[in-house]
Amino acid sequence: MQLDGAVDVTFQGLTFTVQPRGGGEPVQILKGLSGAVRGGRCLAIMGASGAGKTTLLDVLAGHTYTGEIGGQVLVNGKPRHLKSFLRISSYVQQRDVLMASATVRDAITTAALLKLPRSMPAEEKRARVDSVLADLELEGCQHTLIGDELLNMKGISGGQRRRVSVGIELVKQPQILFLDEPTSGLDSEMAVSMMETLLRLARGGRTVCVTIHQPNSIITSMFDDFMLLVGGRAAYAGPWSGAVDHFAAAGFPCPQYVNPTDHFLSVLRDDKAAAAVVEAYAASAPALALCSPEASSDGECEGKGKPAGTELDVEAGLGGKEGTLQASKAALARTASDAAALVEEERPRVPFTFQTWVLSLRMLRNWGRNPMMLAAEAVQYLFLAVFVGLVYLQLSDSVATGVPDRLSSLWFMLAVLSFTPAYTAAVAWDSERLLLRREVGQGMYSPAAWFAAKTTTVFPVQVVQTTLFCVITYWMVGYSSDAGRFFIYVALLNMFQLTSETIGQLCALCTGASMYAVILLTFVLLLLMTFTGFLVSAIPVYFKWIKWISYLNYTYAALVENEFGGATFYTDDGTAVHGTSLIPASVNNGLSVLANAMVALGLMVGTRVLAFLVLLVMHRLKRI
Ligand SMILES: Nc1ncnc2c1ncn2[C@@H]1O[C@H](COP(=O)(O)OP(=O)(O)OP(=O)(O)O)[C@@H](O)[C@H]1O
Repeated sequence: MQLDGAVDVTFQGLTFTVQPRGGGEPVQILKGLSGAVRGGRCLAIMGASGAGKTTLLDVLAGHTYTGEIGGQVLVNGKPRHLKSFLRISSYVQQRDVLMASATVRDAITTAALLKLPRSMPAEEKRARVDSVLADLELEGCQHTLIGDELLNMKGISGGQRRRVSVGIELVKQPQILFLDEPTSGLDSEMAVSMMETLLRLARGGRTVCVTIHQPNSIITSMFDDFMLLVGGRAAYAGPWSGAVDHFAAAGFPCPQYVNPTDHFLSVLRDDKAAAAVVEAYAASAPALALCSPEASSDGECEGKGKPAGTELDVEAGLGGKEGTLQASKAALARTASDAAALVEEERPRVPFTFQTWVLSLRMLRNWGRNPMMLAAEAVQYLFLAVFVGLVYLQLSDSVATGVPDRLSSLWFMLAVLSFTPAYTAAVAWDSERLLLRREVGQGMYSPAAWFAAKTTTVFPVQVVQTTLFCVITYWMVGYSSDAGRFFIYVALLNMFQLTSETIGQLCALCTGASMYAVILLTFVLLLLMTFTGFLVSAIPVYFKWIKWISYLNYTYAALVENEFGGATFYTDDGTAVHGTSLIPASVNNGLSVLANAMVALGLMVGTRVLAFLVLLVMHRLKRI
């Protein structure tokens, strides 16, 4: 894929300050960094752990939300307009967050469908996917599942996963590509191959910026430009070829046969040496810098025949001093008009209905590819249904045992259908959240489309599972043999199960991690269950309000009324007693079956709407 109009991203006196969560003085993480990422070239940002690499990449990519940014980021010499910038750039995070049950081609096709304009012909989109697969050398494994070791699902290799993450970004043909540690976790061969891929992309006209951790010497020899950070300051920024000389000039020559980056990091480990290198860099930066575009085109620039035409223009600040950018006027003039075109460009997004459609199909395909997942849930419901059925098998119609056993069996059904779906939803959120965060962050779809797709695909499956549960339990327990009452039982338990699932999701959304969600969920469900009138007859006045907000209360009252309304019980001496008169006063909430069912329906819809609103709020707060 060849691109016209490479983009230069320059930054000047960049600072980034955060307020620690625990309080205390603000912490400055980036301390006046200046530099440039040039079109057609690859800038590697390196430094020890905690030096600020990811923070710098995030700030440059516009992915940072939680701190205060100082200084300037320019796109082709003009102030960055973040919204437009995000449309022409892509960010590949360090961790590959991919759908395990998708194939490589599926993953890239989904990205193409959601990132490319709806108006683009399908043929063109297919061609784009083919081109990305070819560019990233993924054709050979395009039909292989991505997989997930945690799910025991065999899939593609680590290097291929990294490439798929890049491919998902490449379908929209971004001019600028930011990658956080694209080689980490890869063996040396895969890491080299990944770097080759990135360089190829850069040579095709893209602007590529990567953070990198302890590269081997083959990888370092591939760097175009290099920025070395220590404690949020620049120890060096310029062409890779100048880095060794810079360290030598600062008094730290690289021993023969030692990988220069190992040497740099070992020097910077010493605070005094680090200060000397930073100071030497600040003092010599103008000298190290930087070839003008004219010099480059004359072949004077010490590069490797790269197409971009300019080297890094950098002058770093020291000790909080802001650096200044030595940008060439000619370069600025050359790029100003391109910049105007670029920053004003808005890529159209696909409509909401199409997003929902693509996501729904993906969710269904996910089940199709992973039938074990669906089967495991179905077996869970089947097992629980048979278990409850056996515990309360064919209840008698005796007042002494039939009545309390019916009451407890119905309560037991609710216990099963509250904890099971709620916990499943809470635990599933961990992996869903990461994918949602990445894809929504990349502008593939809105949280609303995801929610709509999930509701339309998950609800029918849950209805089938719960109905199966109902059929088995109803006939095993031997509830009233009346079709109308059976259907009311099925409807009530379905609404109940769906509400439970939503409550599980709500707890997950509010807490952000399944570990905390499960704790919160246990507390919430126990609280709601305690006050249905089954466990406690005389509810203390200060807990009475819980009964009125509890979906269990309404469903349980309706279930009991529905069952007892059609049953006749017999005392030991054979006297027949109509079931309605045997309903405990604590369970009878005074509402009819229909009224209770309507409230339960209202609560089901209400919790769903609440979950949607919480999702939107969490998305706004960047807490997904
Ligand atoms: N939001 C934040 N609040 C407080 N400290 C932060 C925050 N973000 C980053 N830091 C701190 O800033 C420093 C730089 O973090 P950063 O993640 O950029 O380092 P890094 O060079 O990418 O490290 P690594 O290679 O380990 O990923 C670290 O000391 C980190 O703890």
